[in-house]
Amino acid sequence: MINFAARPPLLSLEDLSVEFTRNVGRVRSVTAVRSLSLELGEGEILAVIGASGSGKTLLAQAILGILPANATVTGQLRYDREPLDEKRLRTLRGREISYIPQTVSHLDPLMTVGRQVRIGLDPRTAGLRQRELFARYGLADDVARLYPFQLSGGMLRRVLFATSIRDSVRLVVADEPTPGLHPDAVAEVLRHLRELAEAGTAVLLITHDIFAAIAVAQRIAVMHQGELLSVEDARAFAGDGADLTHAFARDLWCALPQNQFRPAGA
Ligand SMILES: Nc1ncnc2c1ncn2[C@@H]1O[C@H](COP(=O)(O)OP(=O)(O)OP(=O)(O)O)[C@@H](O)[C@H]1O
Ligand code: NI
Repeated sequence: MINFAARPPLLSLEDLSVEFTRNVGRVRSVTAVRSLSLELGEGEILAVIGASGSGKTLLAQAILGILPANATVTGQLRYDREPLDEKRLRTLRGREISYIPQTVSHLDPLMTVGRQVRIGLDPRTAGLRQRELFARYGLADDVARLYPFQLSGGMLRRVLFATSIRDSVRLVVADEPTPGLHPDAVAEVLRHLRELAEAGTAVLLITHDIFAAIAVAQRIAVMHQGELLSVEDARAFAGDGADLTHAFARDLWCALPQNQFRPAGA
């Protein structure tokens, strides 16, 4: 059992807010993520759950420094004990800090998937590394010559992993890596995340799928309308949810079809 509290967190967010300025006749600003604080340790999987529009992807983009141009971020981000600023992010992104994006549209439709996986690898060993990554993520060698449209949804997810994960990775932010996947493919994605964590990587898993979250995460952060309501022990999502600390988390849990849509406390 790893004692997460004994070490300083790899990533810490304090009072993080994301605001959008919209010009609709008059300039109006909308706070899409409000005053969020969170810590993530090495080897830990923390899931972030919440309804569509609750700010999950913005949280991911704020960590990666890839927010839309009309967004303003405030608050403190620290990575490996140092402030995480734009300059540091430029060197860390794609090497120590990886993003597995929400949509496979991040892949280039006009480039073979093998070439896409080789981007950013040392040219001298890129071919070998690409084949190793393909083997690791269960892709046959000859898939390298195919284009994204020739692959199934599950295979595209594997390619996204292969393009995102490098040996140097210490923090992975995975945004909805399992939507629309066959249950076997979901289990496979979760297994890959667990393997990364077991090797010491910190994993932030954004998902709608509460059961996927429970299956791999130690802690589960619950977001609602831009706010982080609570961070729950994953084991508290069980039975009638009596161990969940926030009423909203209990309502969310009890309202699941698998829990007979019970109102909390009934
Ligand atoms: N480019 C943008 N300009 C203005 N507002 C935005 C922009 N992107 C996001 N927002 C606002 O921020 C809110 C949160 O968006 P976000 O994409 O983080 O939600 P999410 O929790 O990831 O949802 P989903 O589960 O559907 O992916 C949205 O409801 C929207 O109001
Ligand atoms: Ni999202």
